[in-house]
Amino acid sequence: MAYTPEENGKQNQYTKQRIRQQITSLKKRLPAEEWKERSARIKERLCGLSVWQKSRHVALYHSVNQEVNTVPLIEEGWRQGKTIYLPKCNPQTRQLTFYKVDTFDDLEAVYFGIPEPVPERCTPMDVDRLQCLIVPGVAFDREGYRIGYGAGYYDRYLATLSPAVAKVSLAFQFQVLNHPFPREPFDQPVDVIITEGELIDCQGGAYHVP
Ligand SMILES: Nc1nc2c(c(=O)[nH]1)N(C=O)[C@@H](CNc1ccc(C(=O)N[C@@H](CCC(=O)O)C(=O)O)cc1)CN2
Ligand SMILES: Nc1ncnc2c1ncn2[C@@H]1O[C@H](COP(=O)(O)OP(=O)(O)OP(=O)(O)O)[C@@H](O)[C@H]1O
Repeated sequence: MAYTPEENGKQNQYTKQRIRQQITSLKKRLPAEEWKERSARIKERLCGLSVWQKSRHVALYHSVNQEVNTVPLIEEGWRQGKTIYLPKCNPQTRQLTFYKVDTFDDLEAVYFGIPEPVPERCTPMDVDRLQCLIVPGVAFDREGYRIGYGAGYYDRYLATLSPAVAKVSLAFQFQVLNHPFPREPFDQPVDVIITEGELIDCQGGAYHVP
């Protein structure tokens, strides 16, 4: 018997929720030293890629909990003279607005403890200048599909973005699963995933480095 699209959707959300929970509990078991060390390896790998080196305008996010540590990357971007943007959530519309951020003093943690730009102190991003977007996620498959916190913030944002902007995710190896996730019409894949162990090119060779 065939399932209706609605039944399929429910099944997919159930599967995603289970993967989200499994990976979240693995993340919580990562010792602080390991977290720091693995994050540093991911940062080195990203900084060695031409997509990072060539991008003058980069949108990141401020990591929380056991996400790959993005703080040293934000600092590295500033040191290299890049323009760095961070997102602010609108919980009503579940949309993201990115702002140019020059110092951690311009951030406040008002939404789920995530340091976000204070709009009054920051300039909104002109999306036409954006060259590289670093996309967070809880779990990834090898084709670049991702599972986030389930609110659809990044799926919505990615749907509006020019394909010319490089979409890069940072993940610990255990966040990448070998089986493809169930796909829903609104899911938006990233181009490349960087882990402490490998670079996963989801776009068929564009990010190959010798
Ligand atoms: N560091 C970081 N910043 C980020 C993201 C991220 O994944 N990582 N986001 C990526 O999108 C956005 C924030 N996403 C969020 C998505 C959902 C909830 C939230 O509603 N959490 C509640 C309830 C969960 C639920 O309704 O099931 C909770 O955690 O209790 C919070 C933030 C933007 N900033
Ligand atoms: N482009 C879109 N327009 C409207 N709603 C969307 C869009 N993209 C996703 N959604 C909604 O967002 C919800 C969450 O999607 P999903 O489970 O894929 O979240 P996620 O990928 O875990 O979250 P995130 O993108 O925040 O990391 C879905 O119920 C979906 O209906």
